[in-house]
Formats: sequence, structure tokens, C-alpha cells
Amino acid sequence: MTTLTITRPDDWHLHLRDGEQLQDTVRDASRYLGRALVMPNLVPPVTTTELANQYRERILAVRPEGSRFEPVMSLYLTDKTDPDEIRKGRTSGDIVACKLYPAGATTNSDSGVTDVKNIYPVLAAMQETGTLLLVHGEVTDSRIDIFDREKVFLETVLPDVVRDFPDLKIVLEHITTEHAVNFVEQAGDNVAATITAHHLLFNRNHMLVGGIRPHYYCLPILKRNTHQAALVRAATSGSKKFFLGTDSAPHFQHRKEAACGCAGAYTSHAAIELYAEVFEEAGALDKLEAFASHNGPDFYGLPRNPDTITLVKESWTVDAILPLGGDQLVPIRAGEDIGWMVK
Ligand SMILES: NC(=O)N[C@@H](CC(=O)O)C(=O)O
Ligand SMILES: [Zn+2]
Ligand SMILES: [Zn+2]
Repeated sequence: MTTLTITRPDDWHLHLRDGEQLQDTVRDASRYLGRALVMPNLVPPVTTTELANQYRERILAVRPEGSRFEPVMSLYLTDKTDPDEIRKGRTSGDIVACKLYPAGATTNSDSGVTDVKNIYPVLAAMQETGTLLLVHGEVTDSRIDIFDREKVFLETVLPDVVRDFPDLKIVLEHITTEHAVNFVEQAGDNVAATITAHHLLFNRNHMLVGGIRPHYYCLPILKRNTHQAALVRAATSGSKKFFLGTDSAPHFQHRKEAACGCAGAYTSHAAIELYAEVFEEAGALDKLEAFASHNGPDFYGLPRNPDTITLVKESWTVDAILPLGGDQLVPIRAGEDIGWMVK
């Protein structure tokens, strides 16, 4: 039996949602994660330390018995975010990062930032306090093709931010292109990226060949296979600039299997197992620990988890549907097998 023991992983990009959905998302997150950076795109968004603290309490309240899973909280930036709110969040100790959603770029981003220049005083406060900037890196200009939106963001928006805030720690979230890999590799040590399991496993053919498959639809959208290959190379390279962020984003089945379906893929039920498949396929299982458990906390300036988990090479079948707040969702790999299991 093949086993793999690694430092306990963290997920640096996770959507736990709220209300009745929380018990289901937190149960999956608690399976083996030490921590998760909890995304603030609730409705209404988590824009203040007070809202983040309340949200954190709601998450902790539904942790399964005995779980030590720790949510790490972030704030949602808007055109109106007050720089003092950043200082408050940092000194009160709990806010380690803020999320930049270009207005309209993705699920629940309507209150996002309309022009990055509007938040320059906020970015200055973040740089000063060591608060990380997490970026959904896509432009929203309707004239730009959806498959080019990440690339254009990297050409037209992010270079200014990197130049104007040389000490700001920036995480380019859920990268999907070779352009993003190159951008991050060429930037200084203050720039890193998260990579999802689904962008490593799939490309746009999985979503569009032989019928349109809404459960593969997420943002940034799956790209062509050459980009997928670049992501696998980056994740399995051993570079400290790339780390695990699932972007597991639950939506009800009926909201995805619809004429206008929601963006988001759910992988929390099997995330580390899916990453293990990718790393094994790439002949790089020895690099999984750095990607899943070391690079993230090192970049965030937080301690690595003190204990380990063990993965066993044993096949199991994913349920066709999973519960979500009294309704249901269709997870990635629904009804299919996965080759690794958490012991
Ligand atoms: N990734 C997605 O397609 N959706 C995310 C939002 C996001 O991370 O962009 C969601 O909240 O559903
Ligand atoms: Zn996003
Ligand atoms: Zn996300």
C-alpha cells in the first residue's frame, strides 16, 4: 500500500458561504485542513473587521466535534473601503488579507472595486501593516474576450500595483494561464499565486466537448490545455511562489444546471486527494507537501501546521450529489473514482 505523510495542509482560497450552507462547507473543510483563508464575497460582503469577526464566530460554531480547523479571515475591498478599517483589522489581529474583486468580475462581486486607483490609500495602509492583497485577476471590459481577461489584467492593471507598492504582499488567486505563471515567476518575492485542483486537472475541452458541462464552469474560466500544462509545471516545480488554494465554491445544483448557470466548482470534498492525483501524474509527489503545506504559511508569514496527515493510495467513489444547506450540489468528480484517500 502506498502512503504519503505530509505536514497538515491549509487552503488559502475557500468559499464557505453562510447560513444553512455553513455546516456542510465547514464539515468538508474540517476533514484534514489546518486553516483556510475564507473568502469574503457573501451577500452583503464582509467589508469590516466587525463583520469578519461575526462571520468567524458563525464558522467556529458549526465546526464538527473535536475539530481544530481554523478560519483565517479576509475583508472585501470596495471603492469606499476606509484605510483605517485596514489598520483596525490588523491591530485587532484577525484580518490578514483583503480581497480585490474587480466590480462584476465573478460571483457576488457587484460591490467590488471599479478602478484600482480608487483604493490606492487602502493599498498603502495594507503595505504599511503587512496585510496581504488577494486578487481576482480579470478585467471586466465587455470588449475583452472571456478567455483573455486574466492575461489583459496582467498587462494593464497588476503591473502598476506591483510598481507602486513594492512591499505589498500580493497573491494572484486561482491562476489559469501561462501568462500568470510567467508574471508571478518574474515578479519579486512579494508576489505569489494560488492554483486550484480543477485548473490543474481540467481544460476547456472538459467543459465544452461532447456537450456543455456546467459543473466545470468557474471563473477565471478553464483555458486551453497548454495553459493547464503550464499550471501543472508551476505547481509541481517546487517553487515557493505557488501554493494550494482550492477556490472550492459551492452553488446549488439547480443554479448551475440552468440557462444562465453560476460560476464555481466544488472540490472541498476531495481537494487534497485531487491534488495528489495531479502531482502523482506529474511524477512529483515529493513536491506536494511544499505546495499544500509549506509555501502558503511561509508566504503569509504564519507558522506551518505542527502535525501531519497521511494519504493512502486507495480508490473511492465520489457521491453523485452532496448536501448543501438543505438543498444539494454536484461536486467535481461526481459519481467517479478518486485514486487517493485521506487516512
Ligand atoms: N471562482 C468562481 O467561479 N466563483 C467564486 C468566486 C471567485 O472566486 O471568483 C464563487 O464565489 O462562486
Ligand atoms: Zn475569484
Ligand atoms: Zn474564489
